[in-house]
Amino acid sequence: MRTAHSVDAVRNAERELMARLPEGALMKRAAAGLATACAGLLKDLLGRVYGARVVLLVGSGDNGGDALYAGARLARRGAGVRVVPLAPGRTHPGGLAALLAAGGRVAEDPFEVLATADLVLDGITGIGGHGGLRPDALPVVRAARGGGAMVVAVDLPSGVEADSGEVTGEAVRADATVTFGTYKPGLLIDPGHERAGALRLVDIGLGPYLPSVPELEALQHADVARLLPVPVGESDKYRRGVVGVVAGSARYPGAAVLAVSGALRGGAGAVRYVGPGGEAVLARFPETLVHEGPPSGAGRVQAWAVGPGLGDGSWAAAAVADVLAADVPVLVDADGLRLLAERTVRERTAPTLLTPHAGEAAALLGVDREEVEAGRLAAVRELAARYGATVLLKGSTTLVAEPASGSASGSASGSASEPGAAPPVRVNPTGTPWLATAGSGDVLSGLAGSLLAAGLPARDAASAAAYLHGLSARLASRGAPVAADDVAAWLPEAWRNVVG
Ligand SMILES: NC(=O)C1=CN([C@@H]2O[C@H](COP(=O)(O)OP(=O)(O)OC[C@H]3O[C@@H](n4cnc5c(N)ncnc54)[C@H](OP(=O)(O)O)[C@@H]3O)[C@@H](O)[C@H]2O)[C@@H](O)CC1
Ligand SMILES: Nc1ncnc2c1ncn2[C@@H]1O[C@H](COP(=O)(O)OP(=O)(O)O)[C@@H](O)[C@H]1O
Ligand SMILES: [K+]
Repeated sequence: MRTAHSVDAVRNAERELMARLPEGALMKRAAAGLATACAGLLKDLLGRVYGARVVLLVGSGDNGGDALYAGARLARRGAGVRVVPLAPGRTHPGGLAALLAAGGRVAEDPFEVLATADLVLDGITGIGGHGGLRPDALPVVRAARGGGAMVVAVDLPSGVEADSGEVTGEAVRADATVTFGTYKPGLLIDPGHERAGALRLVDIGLGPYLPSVPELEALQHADVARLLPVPVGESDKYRRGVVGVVAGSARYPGAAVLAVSGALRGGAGAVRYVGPGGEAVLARFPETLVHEGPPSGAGRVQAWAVGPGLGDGSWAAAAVADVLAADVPVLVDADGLRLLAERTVRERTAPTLLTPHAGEAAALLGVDREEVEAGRLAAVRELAARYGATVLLKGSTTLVAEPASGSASGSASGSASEPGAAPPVRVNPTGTPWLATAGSGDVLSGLAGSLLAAGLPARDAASAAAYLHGLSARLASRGAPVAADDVAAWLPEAWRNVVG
């Protein structure tokens, strides 16, 4: 599992560790790891470090210090290193002295050296930077990209807010980021994540001093494999879980088919469908148990997924209310989210999982969509807290947040957090922008509903579903467009890939 910690946590850990080390030791550790990573990249690029042209963009803080000490190491290995100080007079003095002593020089003409550089190190700002790139940095940052050099961000691409991934104005777009001690949330959440390129973590010994509960966690194959349900000898379809899907309408029967297609591949033993799309569902999936009355009359169901393509007619509103009255886990998506009352969700005793995209999240929070997209972490946390529900926020970065324990009964999901505190938000590492295709969210709802019915806690069902869904899209796509139906069809392959 990858974890990310907040700037405050990093600074506290740094303080404790520094008290036990000689002055400057931590920065030198960071710089040594950075130089090793850069040397590896130069060898891949040119076959050598000797003679490589390296340019350092250096701001006024310790981020620039890291770049300078790493530059000194590369200069000692024969690289031609030039520094572009963006805050002349405030450049890290020890780092600059080390670089000059190793044979590096201050660039006379930044644009000339950037035009021919092989590698540019972005040491403008790290965890201390705020408010995006300043105007004086913009021309050199643009020249760095324009010159065709590989751009490596030190700790964090400058211009990205470390705690949230927000970008105000412009930020460095890196090919790779070498980060120290722990990942920062801004490296894992868009738009910051997208600026960071390939991520590399350098261990500087902060681990024992970081809080055991991180801000964010990103599951990997082994973590997801442990969560997925496996039928045992004594299983029958009821023990494996029955998921109820309430989706589709006369206008959107396809949503019903897609939600059921996800549900059939999520590990539940049976899928019940309730709604006006029964005929379309049966034509495609004869194994579905179709019911025409209200959901509460459909028979045994261990979890519901309600909302995709439902429309907002009176049947839809009544079906959502009926499902929310059931004492089993309920996933609410799409149109279902427009028919929700905050109080109804808060008062539920069984878990509730809401799965909005940014537009739906914005409507639930009463803010603009842009605000949610710029600050996904704050938005998903706010929604979870307000509704007392688990929330999966879809989009370029999918996040899953749980409310603080005690704020929603029934939705706790075995976390290592302190009593009362919300567990770490989960960030989904799989997926592809090709997933932004009509109906793919319907597949996700059915899939996550199925995992809920199979007995996973809401947070685990949501994060395992997002993981499989994103992986399935990648496997189905391999660089080409995919349809929602392809995503569903590749789910068994994604499942095998995870558990295999
Ligand atoms: N903590 C650790 O464990 C370790 C930390 N290490 C390293 O230290 C880094 C943190 O260093 P830091 O605290 O000096 O802050 P940093 O990111 O260099 O930037 C702050 C400076 O930039 C300025 N500034 C602010 N905003 C700006 C903007 N938009 N555009 C331009 N300038 C802006 C601001 O000054 P201002 O101009 O606002 O007065 C201030 O001087 C960290 O990321 C890692 O690389 C490692 O060496 C070892 C372990
Ligand atoms: N830019 C993107 N990058 C990666 N995944 C995306 C992107 N945009 C959307 N997605 C994913 O695609 C799916 C779209 O779901 P949704 O918005 O509900 O669409 P629909 O209602 O058409 O099914 C979600 O899983 C979402 O996370
Ligand atoms: K940086």
